[in-house]
Amino acid sequence: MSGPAVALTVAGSDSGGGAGLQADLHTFAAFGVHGTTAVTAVTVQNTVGVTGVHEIPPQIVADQIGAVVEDLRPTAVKTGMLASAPIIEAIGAAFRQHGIGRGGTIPLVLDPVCASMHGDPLLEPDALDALRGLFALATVVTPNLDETQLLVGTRDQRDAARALLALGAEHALVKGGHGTGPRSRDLLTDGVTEIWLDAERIETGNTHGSGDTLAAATAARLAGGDSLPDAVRAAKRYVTRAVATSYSVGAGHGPVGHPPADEPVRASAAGDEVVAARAGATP
Ligand SMILES: Nc1ncnc2c1ncn2[C@@H]1O[C@H](COP(=O)(O)OP(=O)(O)O)[C@@H](O)[C@H]1O
Ligand SMILES: Cc1ncc(COP(=O)(O)O)c(N)n1
Repeated sequence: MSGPAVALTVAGSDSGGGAGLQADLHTFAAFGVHGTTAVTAVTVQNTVGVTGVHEIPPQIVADQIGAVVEDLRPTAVKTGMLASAPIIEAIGAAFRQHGIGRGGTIPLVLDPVCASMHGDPLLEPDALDALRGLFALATVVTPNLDETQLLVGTRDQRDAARALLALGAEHALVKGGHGTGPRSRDLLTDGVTEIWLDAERIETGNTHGSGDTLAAATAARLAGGDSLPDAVRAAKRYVTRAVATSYSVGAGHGPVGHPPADEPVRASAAGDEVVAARAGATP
């Protein structure tokens, strides 16, 4: 007996369907992974911008994480919009309790979302310290250059990676996606090895949800048992296809596409063990 690998996203809802947990669920599905959610906030959002945010009570966010982990046993977790310091603190406590992130058994992809691509805030200004505090749990933290500027005060990819690792992340993936050159170059490092992930820059304004898709694809591959570098390499190949298949909808920035993955996750060994244990069999 085996089922699909399970991944959990802890993220906000984008009513426009382009980013946030909607992009994460599309990505998990494209990889054949069963997606679960802990919703942190409901945004009032379309392709033009964000006009409202309703935060979910911190305890309800933590309870969603607990309910998912105890029953569905995700083998990777991804975070996106976390909204506020009290929500982040509740998430950190839940992660530690359930073995999510460094020191636990479930890898954590932490996308430190601070604003939407329209420049609308998705994190309260006084929550930056709380967000930095969560980095010590991250298997990988995946900021863009606007986020590195806010979080560690630099837009230099190498300097930013160094500062993120100093805050406790195991790996840093510093994205170069918002530059203007002909290539989209992201830096992945654990402080010892540097891997440059290089792809053609595709000329389009329809990149809504690209960052969520990269982080969710990484979590999907991790859920299937990939090493972190292999998961990130596969995710970068996938997000490049996602940008290539982006489309126009609405009056503003359209979303990236979510074509079926070339490198899907068929099932997870951990998932098999859980199913076997539930059935009373010896795994
Ligand atoms: N126009 C583009 N062409 C190709 N890849 C892109 C493009 N825009 C973004 N990417 C890639 O998509 C991923 C997400 O990057 P980015 O858009 O910077 O994230 P975020 O949504 O967090 O701002 C990165 O790997 C980046 O290099
Ligand atoms: C709920 C939510 N989460 C994340 C993003 C970031 O995505 P983008 O940078 O593409 O706007 C967003 N706009 N909304």
